[in-house]
Amino acid sequence: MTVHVIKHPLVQHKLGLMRQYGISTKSFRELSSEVGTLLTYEATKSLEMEHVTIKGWDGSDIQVEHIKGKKITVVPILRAGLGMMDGVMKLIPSAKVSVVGLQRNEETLEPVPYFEKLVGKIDERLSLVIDPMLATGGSMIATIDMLKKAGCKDIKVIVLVAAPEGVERTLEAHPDIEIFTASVDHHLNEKGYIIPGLGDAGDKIFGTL
Ligand SMILES: O=P(O)(O)OC[C@H]1O[C@H](OP(=O)(O)OP(=O)(O)O)[C@H](O)[C@@H]1O
Ligand SMILES: O=c1cc[nH]c(=O)[nH]1
Ligand SMILES: [Mg+2]
Repeated sequence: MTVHVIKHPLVQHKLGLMRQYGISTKSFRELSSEVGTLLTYEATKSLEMEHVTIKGWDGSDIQVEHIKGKKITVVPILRAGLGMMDGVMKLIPSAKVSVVGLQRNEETLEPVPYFEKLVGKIDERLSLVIDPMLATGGSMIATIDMLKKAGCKDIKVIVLVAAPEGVERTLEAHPDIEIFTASVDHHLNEKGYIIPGLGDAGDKIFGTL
């Protein structure tokens, strides 16, 4: 449906720190998690609310607002998506987790699926797919295909950085989803890396550089 670029100063400042040459694994991990939290705050803005009556501090009935029973599953794409998990789960600690594993073939840039463990009754849940990078869009499209095949109808995507090519391809394949990101960068290079981008996010998070 649409792409939301979150221009909040905290998001942009932290993203700028992540782009620094030679950043440590520790800093990159911490910032992935922190920006994950801030993007989750934005991605959950449209959750439906309802009024409920509770007993207030003095025993009288008062009305408060609650999120209207929408269940959520967080969907990290292995490996790099795990780097955002902590930060995302901080805001929605009772969310169930559906894990998918995809590894991009470095020659063809095609995603190769190797793991899928989705929660039951996923048709009743909002899926929040998390991955630091949306490059060609291949991994994200394959993940959304998996979720839809399992019956999921409500899907939002949270990525730290996206390439314009990947955003266009993902929204063309799945026009009903929403993408939340800190930046749509300039372009993909000939090796499928986002420019200016973050480099290889998985390697930076796991220290496998
Ligand atoms: O949009 P695409 O062109 O599909 O590329 C993006 C994917 O590539 C990276 O993962 P990678 O395959 O390197 O696996 P990793 O997380 O295990 O490092 C990244 O975390 C995305 O999942
Ligand atoms: O720029 C990119 C593209 C794909 N995967 C990454 O980790 N970085
Ligand atoms: Mg990688």
